[in-house]
Amino acid sequence: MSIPETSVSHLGVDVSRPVIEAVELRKEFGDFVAVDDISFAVPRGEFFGLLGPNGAGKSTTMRMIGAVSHRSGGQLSVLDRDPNTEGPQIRAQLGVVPQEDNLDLELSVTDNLYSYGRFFGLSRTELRARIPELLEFAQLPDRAKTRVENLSGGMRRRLTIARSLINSPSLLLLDEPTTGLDPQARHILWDRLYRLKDRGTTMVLTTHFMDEAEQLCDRLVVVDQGQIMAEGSPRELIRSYATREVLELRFATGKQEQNGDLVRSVLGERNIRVEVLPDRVLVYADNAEEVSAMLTSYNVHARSSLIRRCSLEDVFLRLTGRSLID
Ligand SMILES: Nc1ncnc2c1ncn2[C@@H]1O[C@H](COP(=O)(O)OP(=O)(O)OP(=O)(O)O)[C@@H](O)[C@H]1O
Repeated sequence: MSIPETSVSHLGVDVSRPVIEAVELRKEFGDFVAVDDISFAVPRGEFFGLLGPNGAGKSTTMRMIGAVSHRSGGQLSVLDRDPNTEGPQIRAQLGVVPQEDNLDLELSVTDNLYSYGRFFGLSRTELRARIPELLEFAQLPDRAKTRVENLSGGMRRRLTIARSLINSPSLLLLDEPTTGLDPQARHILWDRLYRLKDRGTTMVLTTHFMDEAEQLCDRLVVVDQGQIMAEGSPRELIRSYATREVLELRFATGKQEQNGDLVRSVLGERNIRVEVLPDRVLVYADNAEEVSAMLTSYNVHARSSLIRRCSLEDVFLRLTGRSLID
């Protein structure tokens, strides 16, 4: 006789249930619809992304998940609870990394962690054990006594993330965590997020950086104007909405449109997609080298050209006709 698989953990939590489930989730501000009936589910342990340009409705969705803003319509379940009626219970189990750091600048690194922990009801003894771990995680042990106002932007972000972990949250919400950081600080932060992922932390990230979404997210939704345009893993999305490669051609300033038409006339019959942007022309093909040679044989010469692998930026362009960062 086989033993039936159980989905109930030793804590009595049904681990097969999604951590977040949104069905036709909606948010209106007066007549304006910021989130327009979106549906998605986030299983336990997933790193889930909301990718979209400014104003797409990402933060508004996060605020509803974080139980700080009531939905106007649809259904939303977070950690098996309803954020509209069980906000305090949900917030007690959440870690939140807001878009803007809201650390206490005048307090030291340790005191920021300490006061936040006390706010969550942790005892002094618990905090004495927990804070060194969090300092280690944030790579800030040697800054423990430094006032936050003297930390760099990257250090502050790492502290904000460490602080969000003080209550050992079941779900971590990260709203544009790397905006404003330099590339090196971003990579350090990504490394910290990979570590959390390895530990099985369920995370939701909003970002308008496609490379960030591509690097970090197991699965994501592309959002634009309050709606979901596509859903899948970064690889699935690229496979569905883009080609393997893209040929980027830069013509003389102000001549992209004219040359784009020329490129289209050469490639039109071959069912090859051509996008004309203000500063370059993009040609989508599985073998970009071959297309490049063909254009040369038709006397189409760009000032510069490069071949690169398709990214989520190309997916977004295909879905909306616009660049992700306008
Ligand atoms: N409290 C509010 N009152 C009125 N309109 C709002 C409010 N909050 C957000 N909006 C509008 O809702 C839309 C979605 O905003 P939201 O902040 O969710 O976008 P976002 O995708 O997070 O963009 P960003 O990357 O700029 O944060 C925007 O047009 C914004 O102006």
